[in-house]
Amino acid sequence: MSEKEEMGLERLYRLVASRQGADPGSSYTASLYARGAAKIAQKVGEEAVELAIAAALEDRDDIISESADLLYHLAVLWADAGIDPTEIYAKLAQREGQSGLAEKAARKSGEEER
Ligand SMILES: N=c1c2ncn([C@@H]3O[C@H](COP(=O)(O)OP(=O)(O)OP(=O)(O)O)[C@@H](O)[C@H]3O)c2ncn1[C@@H]1O[C@H](COP(=O)(O)O)[C@@H](O)[C@H]1O
Repeated sequence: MSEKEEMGLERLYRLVASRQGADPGSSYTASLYARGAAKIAQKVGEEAVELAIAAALEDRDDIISESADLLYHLAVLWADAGIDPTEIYAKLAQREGQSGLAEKAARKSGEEER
């Protein structure tokens, strides 16, 4: 891939999904699938915490690096769970136009009614 080409989330997802069934000895991604859903979930949690620490420390380079790690492991988690990114995009599109504050207020009033 040339430096000018983009490595977007969609492309990353296709790449990691293509590693399903690959040899765990020759692909780190395949080794994650082989270790199972709980291990993949653990990695996502670890990377999220590392990103949160980088953000709290306001370390710009680390924020970028940890974000890349998190997106990679998130893409692996989606592929392992049989979820296509278009399903996430559909969820985001569904939420488009609704303010987060309005959604929170609707959720809270629903909780109070229960
Ligand atoms: N984007 C990534 C990517 N980001 C991070 N990593 C790996 O994720 C691992 C995370 O680091 P850690 O220190 O947490 O890993 P670790 O110490 O080995 O810990 P454990 O896995 O044992 O828990 C490192 O080994 C990184 O190399 C990635 N591995 C692969 N990719 C992409 O996936 C593609 C396919 O990779 P392979 O499956 O290895 O061919 C690559 O070409 C990349 O585009």
